[in-house]
Amino acid sequence: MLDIQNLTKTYRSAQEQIAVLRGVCEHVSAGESVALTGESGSGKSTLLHLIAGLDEADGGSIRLDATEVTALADQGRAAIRRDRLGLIFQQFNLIPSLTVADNLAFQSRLAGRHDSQWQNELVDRLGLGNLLKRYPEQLSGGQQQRVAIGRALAVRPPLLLADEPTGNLDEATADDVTDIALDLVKRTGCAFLMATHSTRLAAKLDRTVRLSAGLIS
Ligand SMILES: Nc1ncnc2c1ncn2[C@@H]1O[C@H](COP(=O)(O)OP(=O)(O)OP(=O)(O)O)[C@@H](O)[C@H]1O
Repeated sequence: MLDIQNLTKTYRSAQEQIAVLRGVCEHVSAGESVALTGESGSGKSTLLHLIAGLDEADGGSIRLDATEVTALADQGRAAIRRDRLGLIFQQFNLIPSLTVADNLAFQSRLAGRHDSQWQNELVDRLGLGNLLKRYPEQLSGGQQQRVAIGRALAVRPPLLLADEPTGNLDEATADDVTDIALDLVKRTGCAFLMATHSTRLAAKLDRTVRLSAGLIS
């Protein structure tokens, strides 16, 4: 479902050039969960941003099923993010002015695919029933990340991308949040690509790949 071929990305400034990705190839099948590891600065976030169409590659291709993301203009990439991707970041990125209930429904409403029954199921599984009327600032980190997972999965995306999703959480909460995410990922049948520094969390996924010297091994 996700096919990456010879992907390259160099950051250029007046002082230096940083060749972060030097020909990355990877394939993630439907329903597969893959941990993306690598040292700090190895390019994990860069790769996830390119897949999500938040930045442009210099060369190579990223295909999401039949769609070549790398060939799309900004608007097309935004539509892919809205309709076919779930995104989870370390900083949760919830909308501060919206309640938990409205944060959960935000992307699925934008995509025109809001499904109240599925949202209720997510609320139950994520243990958010008592928190629906609260605002993000009234939640703990673990609770905020559970909302972010619910928001990302409410649209039933074929691919869920997560960038260090539990980096701000203590170990027990990180385990808990990852287990819930994996359970929901299995239930929806979506593919899951998660950047992490934790070998413990990586081991919970189907397989692990490592970014090193600009390549995936
Ligand atoms: N917008 C940018 N402009 C210039 N250089 C950048 C930019 N974004 C990232 N970099 C550089 O690209 C390299 C890869 O960064 P990236 O954030 O992708 O790594 P990472 O593996 O996600 O790191 P970490 O594990 O610390 O989050 C780093 O050397 C970083 O300094």
